[in-house]
Amino acid sequence: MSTPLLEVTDLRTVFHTPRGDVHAVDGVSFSLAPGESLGLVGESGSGKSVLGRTVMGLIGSGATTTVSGSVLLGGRSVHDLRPAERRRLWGPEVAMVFQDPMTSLNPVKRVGTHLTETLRRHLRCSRADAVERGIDLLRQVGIPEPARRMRQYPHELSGGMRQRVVIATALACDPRLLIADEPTTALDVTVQKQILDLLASLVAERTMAMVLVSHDLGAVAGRTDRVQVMYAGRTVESGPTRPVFAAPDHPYTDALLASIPRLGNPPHTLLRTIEGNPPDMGRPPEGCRFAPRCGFASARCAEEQPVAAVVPGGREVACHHPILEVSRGR
Ligand SMILES: Nc1ncnc2c1ncn2[C@@H]1O[C@H](COP(=O)(O)OP(=O)(O)OP(=O)(O)O)[C@@H](O)[C@H]1O
Repeated sequence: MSTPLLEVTDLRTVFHTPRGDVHAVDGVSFSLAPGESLGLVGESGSGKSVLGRTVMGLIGSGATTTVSGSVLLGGRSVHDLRPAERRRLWGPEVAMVFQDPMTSLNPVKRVGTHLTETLRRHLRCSRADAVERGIDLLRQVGIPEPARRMRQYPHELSGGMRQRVVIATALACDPRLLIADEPTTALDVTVQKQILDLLASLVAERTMAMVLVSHDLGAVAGRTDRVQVMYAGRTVESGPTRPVFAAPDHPYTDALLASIPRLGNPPHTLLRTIEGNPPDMGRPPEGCRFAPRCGFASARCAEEQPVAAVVPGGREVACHHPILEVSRGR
């Protein structure tokens, strides 16, 4: 295996709120090689976005937040850098695409200005060079008539086109890592697939690594090499995407997959739902956090926190009663 581009070890992000501490990310580890893509999935509130932002260095320790553990990007500890040094990572080393393109684009700046400002700031190139590169970037993300689009304002573009502009801006400095946080949630279904396919093809073309954060397992399936399933701030299962989705080992992954509607199912097939709600992150249960909602839970699950164990196939599962091959009868 090549040297990791990103190494996250025992990362914890705690928000100190008037209601008490919220352990949004609670001991998460993973690594990513250059050109590798990781899907980060889980229900709303499981800590995916906070993890992405902490990895990026957008969330750090301060008066209201404590970050511990380590994030090494290209061998450098993101949280030990001075703020100015950390800002220099944003663009050439790591870039982020957020959920809603309108929050990333300035409505009073033309599309071209977003691109050329970023290019000139980081690459110190001439204005003419920046315009030429900007047009090329728009072409790479599939925007027709890129020279004309450069002169338009964000409101003149459709939602899908705006997200393509955001992606082009994120790619402007040729980052080694792209963190895409629910990049298609604000878009309609037909455009979602196009944007997700675009991201997957850009990763393949550029040997750029990608963390794709999504609550939608379908978004991650077929477009990422590995998947990490999060529940209440912790990783419950991780491994190569295809085998994990084909035969999950953690009851939570299994339940998430069973709750996806599938076109091939016979008519009137009932969808499984996961009873109950994720825990209050200010007061999570002791032991396994999924235990109160898990059909396999025993007394041990309520008392003892399961540690991640390596299971065959390069997978890790944190469960006292994993659905391993033997019990599944495969
Ligand atoms: N600034 C903050 N202060 C306090 N708590 C926060 C803050 N930001 C996030 N949280 C809490 O951290 C937990 C994880 O939030 P996060 O946004 O990472 O979830 P998520 O898995 O990305 O969900 P979603 O898909 O809804 O964004 C939640 O309980 C959330 O309320």
